[in-house]
Amino acid sequence: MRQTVLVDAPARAVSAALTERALFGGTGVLAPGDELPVLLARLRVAESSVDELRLVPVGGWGLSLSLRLAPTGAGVLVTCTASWRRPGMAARRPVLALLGSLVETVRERAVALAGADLVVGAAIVRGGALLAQQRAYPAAAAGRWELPGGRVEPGEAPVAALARECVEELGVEIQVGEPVGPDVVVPGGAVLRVHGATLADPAATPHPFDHHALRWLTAGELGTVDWLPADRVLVPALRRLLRAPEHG
Ligand SMILES: Nc1nc2c([nH]c(=O)n2[C@H]2C[C@H](O)[C@@H](COP(=O)(O)OP(=O)(O)OP(=O)(O)O)O2)c(=O)[nH]1
Repeated sequence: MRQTVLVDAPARAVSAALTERALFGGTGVLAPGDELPVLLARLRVAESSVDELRLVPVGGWGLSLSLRLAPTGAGVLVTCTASWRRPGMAARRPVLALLGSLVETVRERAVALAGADLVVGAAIVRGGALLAQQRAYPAAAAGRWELPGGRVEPGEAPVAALARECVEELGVEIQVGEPVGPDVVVPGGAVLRVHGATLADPAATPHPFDHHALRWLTAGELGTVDWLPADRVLVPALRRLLRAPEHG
């Protein structure tokens, strides 16, 4: 059983709306019917990527949902598919309504996120390790880890903002590459977009001018630090970046 909607927003904004479901757990959608909201609260995220979110059941109903997006010339097609194991589950109508509300919330969020402020982050890779920095403030985030970067100023190009932030925060010049992983919503409603990057001078030493500490993390160490929530969502994509052949 499936529902689709065509969303008039850039693919990365739709992807951010999809990822937001993963970030905040469950689906965040209240569907008509008594049982389904409860059921949904018990779904956990199996996999999240730029173009697909899969939710798998933990209860006995066996209901699984997947949200998938496909860019077309006229917008991004979002398809939500449901399947379930429990024989004779008499819930076709509520499930259909649920799928309808899911694709509709993704559409609404994608349109909103298309206009959100942008925070850029740098996934700086050297010798098979990623540079992470430990926040010093505010209290709620102090001690947690993030990527170098910051807010894009009005009128500033995102790549230029990232290069500026790395000079301010680390005292190094970087070369900015392609985006890594999906855009992720951060507290306050801005969207974090991470780009792969390298040090312009590989022998340069970054300094934590604005942070508690810096660490170069190998692929195996990526899961071991206390990342900010948005960055944790990106760990699988960062691990793939570190394991890509060109970064050996
Ligand atoms: N730079 C950066 N910010 C992140 C990451 N993950 C994450 O949730 N954020 C959040 C923290 C903040 O709410 C927002 C960006 O804040 P920021 O403090 O770095 O940006 P800024 O330099 O413009 O802000 P400020 O220090 O002037 O207050 O994005 C990340 O990996 N890097």
